[in-house]
Amino acid sequence: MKKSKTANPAAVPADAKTGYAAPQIPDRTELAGVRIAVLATRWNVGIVDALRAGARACLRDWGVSDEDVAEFRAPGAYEIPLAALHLLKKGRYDGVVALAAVIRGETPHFDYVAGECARGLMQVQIKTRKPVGFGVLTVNTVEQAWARAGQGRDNKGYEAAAAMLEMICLSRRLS
Ligand SMILES: Nc1c(NC[C@H](O)[C@H](O)[C@H](O)CO)[nH]c(=O)[nH]c1=O
Ligand SMILES: CC(=O)[C@@H](O)COP(=O)(O)O
Repeated sequence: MKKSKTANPAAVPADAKTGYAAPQIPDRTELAGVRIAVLATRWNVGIVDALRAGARACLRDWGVSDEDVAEFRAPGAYEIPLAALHLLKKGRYDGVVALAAVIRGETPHFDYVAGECARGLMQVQIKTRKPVGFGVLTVNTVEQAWARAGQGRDNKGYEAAAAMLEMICLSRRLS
């Protein structure tokens, strides 16, 4: 049977609910020397720190040594794009994992904060050509947030870090 040309086929069956098939973790040489910034915020900080734990677990699973990971804080999700741009623009880091928890309140403020955070991070990626893992929860309730910040690979911080690392491997393969 002809070998598939699609590189890095899904390593695990797709998640029944999301259809997400986590990538195969590459061998350690693919990420040799990579330097990662983990950027977290101060709103809903207990949830954000659970996302941070998930992101760090993913970086370890993919073989990124702790000495190649730096942690930073921004006030809130609205400030993350500018912070990510500062981290990436001088080439000090190969990628950023952006972590926040935006929880809807009584007013339309949620829409502006969440929307501009997402839009701003996409602009940072395109401008810098460096990946930013989108570990920003945009939820209606605290319960929804905790359901996405638990142990294991369902943690959105873990997922964001994995996506960012996969993009580093892909861009290295394509350059
Ligand atoms: N309500 C949430 C915010 N709001 C704060 C903004 O992100 C920003 O820091 C403020 O408007 C000052 O510029 N941020 C979150 O990350 N999560 C929230 O639920
Ligand atoms: C996402 C927010 O900014 C939100 O938590 C603010 O709450 P409110 O809309 O009640 O002011």
